[in-house]
Amino acid sequence: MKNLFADIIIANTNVDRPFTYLIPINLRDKVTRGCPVLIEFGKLTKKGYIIDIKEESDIDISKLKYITDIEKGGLSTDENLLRLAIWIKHRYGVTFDKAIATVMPVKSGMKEKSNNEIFLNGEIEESVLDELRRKRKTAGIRLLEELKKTFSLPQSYVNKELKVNSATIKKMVEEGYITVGTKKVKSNPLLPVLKSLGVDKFSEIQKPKEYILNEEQKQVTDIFKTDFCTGERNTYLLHGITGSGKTLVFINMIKYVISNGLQAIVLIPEISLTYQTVLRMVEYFGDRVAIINSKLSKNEKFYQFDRIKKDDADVIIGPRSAIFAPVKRLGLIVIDEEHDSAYKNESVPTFNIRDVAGKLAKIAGASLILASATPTPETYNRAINGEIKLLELKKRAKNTSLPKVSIVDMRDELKRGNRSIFSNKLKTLIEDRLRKHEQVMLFMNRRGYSSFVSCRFCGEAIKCKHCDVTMTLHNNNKLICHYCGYSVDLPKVCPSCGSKYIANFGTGTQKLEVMTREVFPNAKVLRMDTDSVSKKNSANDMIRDFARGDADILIGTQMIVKGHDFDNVTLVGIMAADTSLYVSNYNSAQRTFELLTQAAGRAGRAKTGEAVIQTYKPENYAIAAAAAQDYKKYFENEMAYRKLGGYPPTCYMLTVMFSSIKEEELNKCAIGIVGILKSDNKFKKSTIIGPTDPSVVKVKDYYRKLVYIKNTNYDILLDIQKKIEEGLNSYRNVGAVYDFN
Ligand SMILES: Nc1ncnc2c1ncn2[C@@H]1O[C@H](COP(=O)(O)OP(=O)(O)OP(=O)(O)O)[C@@H](O)[C@H]1O
Ligand SMILES: [Zn+2]
Repeated sequence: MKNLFADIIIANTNVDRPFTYLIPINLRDKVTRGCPVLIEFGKLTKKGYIIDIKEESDIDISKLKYITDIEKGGLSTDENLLRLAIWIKHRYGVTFDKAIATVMPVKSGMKEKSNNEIFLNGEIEESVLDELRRKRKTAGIRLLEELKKTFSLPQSYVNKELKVNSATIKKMVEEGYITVGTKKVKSNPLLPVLKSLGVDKFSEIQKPKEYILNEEQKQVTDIFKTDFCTGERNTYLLHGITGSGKTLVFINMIKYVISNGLQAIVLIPEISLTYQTVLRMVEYFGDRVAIINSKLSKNEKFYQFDRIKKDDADVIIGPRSAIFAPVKRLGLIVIDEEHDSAYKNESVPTFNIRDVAGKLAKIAGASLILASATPTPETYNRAINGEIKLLELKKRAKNTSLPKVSIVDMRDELKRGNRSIFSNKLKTLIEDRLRKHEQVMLFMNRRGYSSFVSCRFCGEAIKCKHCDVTMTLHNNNKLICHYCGYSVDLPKVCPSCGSKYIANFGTGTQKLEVMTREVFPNAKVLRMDTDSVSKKNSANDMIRDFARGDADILIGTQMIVKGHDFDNVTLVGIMAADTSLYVSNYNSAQRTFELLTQAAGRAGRAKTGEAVIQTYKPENYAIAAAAAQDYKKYFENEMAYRKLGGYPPTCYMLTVMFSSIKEEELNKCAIGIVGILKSDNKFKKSTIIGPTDPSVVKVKDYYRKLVYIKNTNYDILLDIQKKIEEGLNSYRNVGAVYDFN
């Protein structure tokens, strides 16, 4: 019999390359690519992953060892994902283990606890429920009421979500209400997920309106289809103004891909904030949708992944990590709201999912669609250069035009004696909308009550004990650190000098809410920010309530600007447009343009609308371009700024954040390592900036230093990362986090 060889990547080592092993006869039928195996490596037994199986090898057979065994209970990685992991390892300079863990967000061993299902034993009369109510059997009632709607429910769901314990279930079985069985009658697999989005029954999901694509929409869809049917797989930027119907366009593209026997992954920034998009997917694709939701329990997540593995879904929708779903016939990846910062993975490896998705599309032979009204300059630049295909939608879908946007210079308001948070213009317009029973959204990019509290006597602001930032006042009279969550009661006297003249400055969403209620006492006001939506489902509850017209004014942080489609909103007020400009990051103008354009874009989607931008910096290019709703103008300015400063996309940039509890050692280390880099001839052509202080020096008791390294050659940055890692060996108390842009 001929020999069979396997190329294996060894986990838990620093060796990058694969090693060849012989496959023993007893394992021949069992091993596959991506399969975890045990091998002898040096004198140790190690775990590895098979990345290739072949019939020939150039290596002398006498030097090769046999694979010891297949690792029991290990989860094998899909071949595409394995290749993606290898790429992630190299691209972001992480260990292979880390890369594998990244592409396998659902671990083994989380099998659904026996697939027990609870069934209702026939109709439940109201009188039975009344009887239970009299006996105060609340858990039992909860269960029966749910079962009345769906007939059967997974036991895991009943235990976890309905909080009905096994003792109660046992009793109810004995009393003849329910039966526990296996999942013979399949309950709808999406129900638990939909419930978390506030939809109780599958029948509540409406059939989609059969829209006819308008001319523009048809044109771009046709370009995609033609490419796809001729076997061309591309990356596309779907750049459409707010409200141009991008969702409908990519739904049609997905339909086409499915009709070709393939599957699609749709990434959205955050499920609870984009539940309208999720529901639209379910409207169109029914139970062939799998939803990955970060709020799902591990079992529910495993269940969704299992469905995908069993080929029970054509469309997979979810946040970032849904890209790693075990899809077998991937034809299309869509990244909706491509610009959203939620696509950045902030922990190691710190990638943007856009880049990872781009690689996966190549590996799997799929197309990639990046959709946005405000694409990142990086992506738009690639479209301009012809690297990716540009598909444009320039008109709003419902025959309205973009909202009229006006800028109010708040310095002028002050000069005219208006000290209110509302400019005269905005106030008049809000009154007008309230009269007409139309809805208003007020966007403010800061939560809490006041941005900081300081002493009028000594001038000191109250700072967090653990972080080098001022604490934010919340309306429960607590000071909260937005970096670490540390909170204290508002002191009565200044902690620095003891004077009692402490006062709060600046405005957050909570104060805005109070003031809005004062100025418009008859309006129904709703506030949406991380403080008000901490409850499990309240974000989508609020969005739904507002869409139904339950409130006149919706106040909120960036949460309220994400792609929402409210027909009755005809006015958007942007309260302190400049807040995001003061963040010291080369992205701050981009972020500002994005937020303002997206916020303004919520107005007038179905009837004529208007937006007012209140600012102290009307001349800033991001603010001016957002007011003019002129992406190209913004892009030109942004690129000029990036070229001037030497920022991406004109080069690659590695940001290294050193951190340590010990300030002195941190300084010594950062200076020392920068010295090593600067004296190395190999890195001569790199721009090295720092070490400098980040805008917040201390977070959670850790001091931090930043070093920026720029180069037009990405590989050099990887070499530099290796060099830094070597250098760090001499400093026991310092760690580093790398961010490649
Ligand atoms: N061809 C069409 N005919 C009628 N209505 C349409 C059509 N296409 C889209 N719509 C409707 O237009 C509205 C806006 O669409 P959608 O939310 O997809 O816009 P968008 O491009 O994603 O905007 P944003 O970037 O602001 O999120 C939706 O209510 C949608 O149902
Ligand atoms: Zn803090």
